[in-house]
This record gives sequence, C-alpha cells and structure tokens, in this order.
Amino acid sequence: MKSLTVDAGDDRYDVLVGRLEDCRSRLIPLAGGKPLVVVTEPKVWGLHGARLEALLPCDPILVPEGEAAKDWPHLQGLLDAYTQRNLDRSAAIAAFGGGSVGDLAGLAAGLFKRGIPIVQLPTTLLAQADSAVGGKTAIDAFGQKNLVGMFHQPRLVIADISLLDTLDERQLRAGYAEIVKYGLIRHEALFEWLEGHGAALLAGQREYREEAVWQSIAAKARSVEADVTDRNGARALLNFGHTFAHAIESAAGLGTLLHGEAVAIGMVQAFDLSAALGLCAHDDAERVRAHLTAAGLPVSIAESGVRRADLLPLMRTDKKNAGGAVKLVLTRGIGDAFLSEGVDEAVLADFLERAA
Ligand SMILES: NC(=O)c1ccc[n+]([C@@H]2O[C@H](COP(=O)([O-])OP(=O)(O)OC[C@H]3O[C@@H](n4cnc5c(N)ncnc54)[C@H](O)[C@@H]3O)[C@@H](O)[C@H]2O)c1
Ligand SMILES: O=C(O)C(=O)C[C@@H](O)[C@H](O)[C@H](O)COP(=O)(O)O
Ligand SMILES: [Zn+2]
Repeated sequence: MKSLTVDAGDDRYDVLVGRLEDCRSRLIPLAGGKPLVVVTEPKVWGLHGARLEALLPCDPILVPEGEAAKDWPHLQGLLDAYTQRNLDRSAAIAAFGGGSVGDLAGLAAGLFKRGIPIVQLPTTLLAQADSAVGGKTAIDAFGQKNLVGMFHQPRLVIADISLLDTLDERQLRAGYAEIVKYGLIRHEALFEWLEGHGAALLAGQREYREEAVWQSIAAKARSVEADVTDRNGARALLNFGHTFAHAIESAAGLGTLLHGEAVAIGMVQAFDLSAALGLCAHDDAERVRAHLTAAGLPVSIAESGVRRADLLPLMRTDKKNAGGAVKLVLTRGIGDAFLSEGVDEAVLADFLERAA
C-alpha cells in the first residue's frame, strides 16, 4: 500500500492507495463504535457494498448516481438523513462513489452541526485521481456548476484501484482527462508518461492506473498544501481548462456532458487561446489535442453541441474572477500553466466565436 499525508492547515490526513481490505484498522476507529454511515448510490453499493460490509457494519444512505445528486433537494435529503440518525462529531461518515457523491456528502458533512468528519472512499478514476483529495465540496445551483459549496477536508482517503474494474469506458476516459491535467499544469514528465502508457491504462492495466492515480494525488496534495482554500493562486492551476469546462457543462445542461469530458475540451481551448495570444507554441496545443483525441475524449466546442454565445456570460461567473476580469488559467507550454490577470473580453468573445 502507498500512502502520503496531506498537510492542509488545521487538517492533516492520510491518503492511502491500496486495497480496502488492508485499511480495515484505519476505518474501524473512525466509525466510533457504531455502523459506518455510508453515503453512496445504488450502482456502486450494488457492485461493491459487500466489500465494505465485510469489513465493518454499515448503514448506507442512497443518493442518485452522477451529477443529478448535486442539487438542493438531495443536499436537504442528506441533511435530513443525518438528522434522523442524530449524527455527531464523534464518528465519521463515508462517501463511497464518484466525485458527485463525494462533493454532495462532503458538503452535507461540512454543514451538519457545523462539521462532522468524512472519509472519502472514491470509486471512479476521476474521484481517486482528483476529487477525493483537497476538501472542495459543492452542489450546482441556479444553473451554475459548483456554485454553493465549502472546504471540508476529509479525515482519510482510500483509493482502491480494483474498484475501477467495473467502471464503464466513458467514465474512465472522463477521469483520464483530469489525470492529463496534472501533466499539463506542472508535470511534463507525467504527460510524456501518459503519451506512452495512457492507452494501456484505459484498457485496464492496473499498475498503470495505480501509478497515474498516485502521481495525480501527489501533485494535487502539493497544490492543496500550498493554497488550502484557493486564495493565493497556487491551487488555481488545478482549475486548468475549468473556466471553459464549467461554462460548457452548464450550457449543455448539467449532467449532459461528463465533467471530465468538458475538462478535456476546456484544456484544449486553454491551449489554443494561449497559442493565439502568443504565449505558447501551436505545436504544444496540437500535441495535447492529439493525445486527448486518441484517448477518445471530445476536444472541441463544436462537439459539445452548446451555443457559443452562451459561454461568455457563464465564464463571467467563474470563482477565480476578480474585479470584473475573466481570470483564466493559461499556459506557456506543456507543464507550465499560470493564472492570468484577466483576458480581454473582446478577445475572448472573438476566440469563442472562431474556436474549433
Ligand atoms: N471536489 C473536487 O475537487 C472535484 C474534482 C473534480 C471533479 N469534481 C466533481 O466530480 C463530479 C464527477 O465525478 P465522477 O467523474 O467521479 O462521476 P460521477 O460521480 O458524477 O458519476 C460516476 C458514475 O459512475 C458510476 N460509478 C461510480 N463508481 C463506479 C464503479 N466503481 N463501477 C461502476 N460504476 C461506477 C456511478 O454510478 C455514476 O454513474 C463532478 O460533479 C465534478 O464537478 C470535484
Ligand atoms: O481541487 C481543486 O482546487 C480543483 O479545482 C479540482 C477541479 O478538478 C474540480 O473540478 C473542482 O471541483 C473545481 O472547483 P471550482 O472551484 O472551479 O468549482
Ligand atoms: Zn475538475
């Protein structure tokens, strides 16, 4: 089993990459002598719930699968379920599912009694490589992605790669996009490694999956530690491609495109825009487009089916913006992303109009 510790200000926790069965002694004390309350969804619980129940008594709470769970009614429903159980701070709940379950359960845990502990047990490639670590939680609201949320760091994260064996190809590819992101923002060597091994990873090679998840978690942990609550720009790099992506997800109708698919499009747009602004080489943009295309991911706004005119108003709502400027993460090349001071709106509008 591999492990690292995330030092997130007042919160310090371990991230374990290994089999759930080998982590029993870490889970039992967190349950506080009662059945472990597990927020999960029917598909994941049906496929993998028995493995958790074999380790310790569980009390599952089911939410819908996918993005549909990240809304006000399901947040209220979860808070109601916590209230019915009179949960308190002495025991952790567990989020067992993809990023949507983690984001919803994490937010409910952060709000309930001003914060009860949560353990993240991610079951998708995206959640293992990205969302389970770092404490960002959210629901979508008023048509906007992740509009209402808070930071609530987990007590423990366990990523068991074997859970990914049942994940369908589309979900795998979407998770792969966030792994590519880690290569693109700061780790050119990771991107090169993915160019060599990405196809085998997607095809099911566990050791490549484990290596990519591990590298992504390690990269994420460093960014989170440098900027726990997204204030000084270091963590903003994890949002590479996301100003475009979130606008595209919202414009398409939340849940229509998978988050990772929108991130793939957004990262290519960020490269194309950076190249158009003379910040990076067009060859780098083409290399990224070629790799994501080969991985079976969408890369163009045209493929998303959204109306281009809908994007700029949504991009104006991004959380990184300040003083009326759209502060995109741009790039000087593979492994060299940076947070811009703001891109001129006329330039952005023109780019969106012409972009592939
Ligand atoms: N908090 C963060 O830092 C962060 C980071 C990245 C993404 N996110 C959020 O995460 C969400 C996307 O998460 P996601 O990509 O994990 O998808 P998801 O949670 O929205 O959906 C996952 C889908 O895969 C299925 N599934 C899950 N595990 C499975 C398994 N082991 N076998 C078979 N099927 C399985 C589920 O039933 C569901 O249909 C988005 O809402 C995104 O905004 C959050
Ligand atoms: O952890 C972070 O920080 C990220 O930005 C990771 C992103 O992959 C993730 O999609 C995150 O939820 C986006 O957050 P938001 O602040 O743009 O809503
Ligand atoms: Zn993301």
